[in-house]
Amino acid sequence: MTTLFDPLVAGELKLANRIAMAPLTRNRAPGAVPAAMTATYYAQRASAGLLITEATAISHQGQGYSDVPGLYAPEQIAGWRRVTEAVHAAGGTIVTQLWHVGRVSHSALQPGGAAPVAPSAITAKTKTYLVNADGSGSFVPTSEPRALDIDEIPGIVEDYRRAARAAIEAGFDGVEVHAANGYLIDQFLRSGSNQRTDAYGGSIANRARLLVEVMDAITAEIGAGRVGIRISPVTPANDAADPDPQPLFTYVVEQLARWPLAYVHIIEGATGGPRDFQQGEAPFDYAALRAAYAQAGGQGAWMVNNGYDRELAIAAVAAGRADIVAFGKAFIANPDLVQRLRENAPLNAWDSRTFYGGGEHGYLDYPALSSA
Ligand SMILES: C=C(C(=O)O)c1ccccc1
Repeated sequence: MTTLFDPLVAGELKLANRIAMAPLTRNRAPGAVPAAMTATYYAQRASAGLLITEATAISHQGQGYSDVPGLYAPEQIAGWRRVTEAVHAAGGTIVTQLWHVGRVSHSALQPGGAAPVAPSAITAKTKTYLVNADGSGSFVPTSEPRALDIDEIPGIVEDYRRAARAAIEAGFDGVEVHAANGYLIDQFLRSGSNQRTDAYGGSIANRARLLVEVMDAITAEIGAGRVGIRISPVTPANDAADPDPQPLFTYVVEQLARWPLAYVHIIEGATGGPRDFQQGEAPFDYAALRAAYAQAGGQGAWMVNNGYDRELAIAAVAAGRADIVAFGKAFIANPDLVQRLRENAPLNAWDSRTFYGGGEHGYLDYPALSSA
């Protein structure tokens, strides 16, 4: 019987175990450049089967929060190379999450103070994080976006391709496409944020068009075996909404089966919230989603996330419901989470006050078992 602690080859990615570190925004990248301490942060956690970095902007336009990193300038590639070298020296495997926030942004963060872009000019009922002139951070309402002109979309697809190439140049083992949590690709998927009447709106196929074009470009650029994708069928995060997610995401995974991807990463329920959260009339059927992916020829590993503890994770892999389980907040507080799960050792509690922004406290100073 397969266990959570068994190795796995997912596409071109070699995982020492089936425990992933979920992408976690930490707002510690001034000027959108990974800080030197970030190399230590990820290297401390390199015993994970797979490290997925915090969400990383593919362009200036794709930035939505203060002090989040990018992957579209030479100094950013150099900053990330420090991270990948440290993680590989510690024996880890690491991919970066490629992110365009779409409407979840603020004009203060946009090139020339412009409006954020989105499929439609519908303001998200959500907030973003800005660092003020005095260095203090605060969550503020997102700005009203402008609808993308159809002629702008190829340029955004090119930004994804270019960022994927930059990820390989920076030494990453691969990339995860961020198609979850109400950001740009998810905004196109969901009818609550996409009311376009052109080839990128209306039908499910049209709303998934950007996702397909991005996956086509990135897999062609770096090879499908180095590409994962994250989706969140029912999350309400960042005002994401669609009244009928089952057929929508069934279509999405059927399209994802076109490429021999490394993995498909599913947020079950509301991100950081209840696992049984639903949108629409019926509970979402995750087993049916995975069956549809397999039925369509999908070969990627199936990664699950949201609210998993040791018992749930061990059971999910043993029962064949998941190939990999991603842990978020537990990895913030436990750099040696894999050892703790393996030994059923107590876990450090996390301090949410240091999740976003700040320095080494709450970032590098959580104790490992060996130092306790
Ligand atoms: C990238 C994020 C996501 O996927 O939800 C994020 C951004 C800001 C704070 C928390 C999480």
